[in-house]
Amino acid sequence: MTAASGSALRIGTRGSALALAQATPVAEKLGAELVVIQSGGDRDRSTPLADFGGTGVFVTALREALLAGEVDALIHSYKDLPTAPADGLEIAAVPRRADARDALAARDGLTLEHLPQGARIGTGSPRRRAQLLARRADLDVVGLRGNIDTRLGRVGGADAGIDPERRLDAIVLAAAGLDRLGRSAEATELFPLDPWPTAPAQGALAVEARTGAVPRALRSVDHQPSRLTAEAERAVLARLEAGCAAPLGVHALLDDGLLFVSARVYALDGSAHLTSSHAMYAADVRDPAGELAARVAGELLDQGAAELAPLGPGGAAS
Ligand SMILES: NCc1[nH]cc(CCC(=O)O)c1CC(=O)O
Repeated sequence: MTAASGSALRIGTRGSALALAQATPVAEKLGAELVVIQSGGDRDRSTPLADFGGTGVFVTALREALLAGEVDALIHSYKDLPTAPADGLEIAAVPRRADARDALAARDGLTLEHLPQGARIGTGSPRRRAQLLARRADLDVVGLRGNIDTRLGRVGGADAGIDPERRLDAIVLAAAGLDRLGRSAEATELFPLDPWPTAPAQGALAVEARTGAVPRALRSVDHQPSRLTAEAERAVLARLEAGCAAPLGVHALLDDGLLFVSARVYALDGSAHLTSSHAMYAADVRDPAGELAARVAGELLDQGAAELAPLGPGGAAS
């Protein structure tokens, strides 16, 4: 760890297994030291996440450590960051994005189509709940939180030895989370993004630093296409003035210079949805992500998205 300057970069992260799994490769590439920052949200497991005002509580503790100079940068799951910019801080790098798709982890290798009538499926996300019900109105979708290992531990058949009250036929979660924890083999189906868009910036990381004190080394972990697509997706969320609990899926794609953004807003019970998609050459405009997001969000609102679904902040994370 002896950098030429004498001291390694210090990078702050939450201490969950997922947070450590995603921060470690970035820190290794930078030769940086990982500093685990405890937050109220990590300490107090008994309080529902919604009572903290979404995931903001985790972010606040990390940002305080960064602003206090205890660390030089932070690594966040980008989808867990509020869209409002933080005073004095900036997103200094977005590493190459992982899989943005949602995965089904079902008992006995089952896919969504083959789950029995009335199957119990766990998710804490209003978007995922609406998407499940849109496919299969017969499903019994139940709330779910806790870390990925806890969630997977609830999936099994009647003979799996799981408390019947807790037992689920399947759960839906981010493929990126499964991959990072080395548990991708437990995915029994991966939902293609076109019919099943996911949370803005799902699968992407954000490296945050103090404005005016961005370590130069962070440039080496920045991946422009990942930044552009994650920013475009988050810009749709911001334009809709939506919170992390909004039943909204967004998918952006950069293909040969063409930036494509598609967003879908769902009725909470999955009975209806609205979609808008636009594309433009990224080189043609100053802010292609913002420009496309404005078009997509404007079109959704014109179609009645705010009447179809509760878009405002609050509630569980997706
Ligand atoms: N909502 C919590 C959350 N925040 C980030 C991930 C992991 C995947 C990612 O980096 O987007 C997850 C788990 C999940 O949604 O299943």
